[in-house]
Amino acid sequence: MTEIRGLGYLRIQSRHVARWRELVVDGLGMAIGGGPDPDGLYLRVDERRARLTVQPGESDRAVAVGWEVRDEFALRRVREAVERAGITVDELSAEEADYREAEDVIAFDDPVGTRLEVFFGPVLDHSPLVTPYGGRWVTGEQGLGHVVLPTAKFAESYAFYTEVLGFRPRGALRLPDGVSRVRFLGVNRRHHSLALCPAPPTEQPGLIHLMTEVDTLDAVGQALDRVAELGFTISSTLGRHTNDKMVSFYVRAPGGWDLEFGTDGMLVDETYYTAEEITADSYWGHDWSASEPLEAFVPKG
Ligand SMILES: Cc1ccc(O)c(O)c1CC[C@@H]1C(=O)CC[C@]2(C)C(=O)CC[C@@H]12
Ligand SMILES: [Fe+2]
Repeated sequence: MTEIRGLGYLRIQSRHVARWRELVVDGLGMAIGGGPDPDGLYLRVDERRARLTVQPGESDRAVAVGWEVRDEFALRRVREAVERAGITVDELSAEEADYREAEDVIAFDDPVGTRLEVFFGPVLDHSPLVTPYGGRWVTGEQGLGHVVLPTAKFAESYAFYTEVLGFRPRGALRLPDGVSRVRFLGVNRRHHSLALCPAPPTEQPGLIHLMTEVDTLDAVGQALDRVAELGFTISSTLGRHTNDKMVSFYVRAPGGWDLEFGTDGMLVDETYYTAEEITADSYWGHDWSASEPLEAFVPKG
């Protein structure tokens, strides 16, 4: 049983904060939220102060993936499990937790050095959520969405997320080499909150994509029109995935990773679920042929 209830937040840094704002506010239609750094970009899609934070930095990379647990007791059990696995856990100070808009936060590195934060008690913003184009995100018990992380140590990463953090397998997709697999992992009724993708060792950006979900196909289509009009590269055309049934497109973000934007994702019922292997990523669409490879697949050096 996992203690983790969902993807809580993602914090990144970028050399191109202004362009990020065009992508996520003017393009995808997220609302500007609040936060401590006047130069930071805080994106709100629900009652949380900031689900996505973009802080200015010298390079483009993931700073932390935030995973939410129910309460302080669950947080303690996660800390003990991670420590038992021989991994150093940092207990963040009250100031550091305030900065993250949570009551208490612990932090540690996953096997490839991706910084994970586990928190409880997110601080809410009860002011009306006014998104620029009226988009409504699907979050709540399903969390913010999902992240796909690259890993050059697939077996270690998979063992860590499943056996230490308790993510549950939600199926796989074999890659063209016929041997390695993308593995999907869930913690709630969202089909996957995390996917692990075999990739060469790279330090940055440490992300393949972040998926967020809205409640209508029209909101997806209108966002697709707007990001194209704003000059962003559509990494993958609209399509419907075979596993989570999501209709989505992918847009290239500054820093060389993608934002997936979708709707109509299925809900998993754990009572009956079994992990399956899909043999196509999509029923239709999702043509990646017009885009450059992601930075995560370009070996460093
Ligand atoms: C197949 C699939 C199902 C559900 C998703 O949310 C989802 O993002 C995907 C696509 C993941 C996709 C993949 O599995 C093969 C390697 C791909 C094409 C990439 O290079 C980025 C997205 C990756
Ligand atoms: Fe995805």
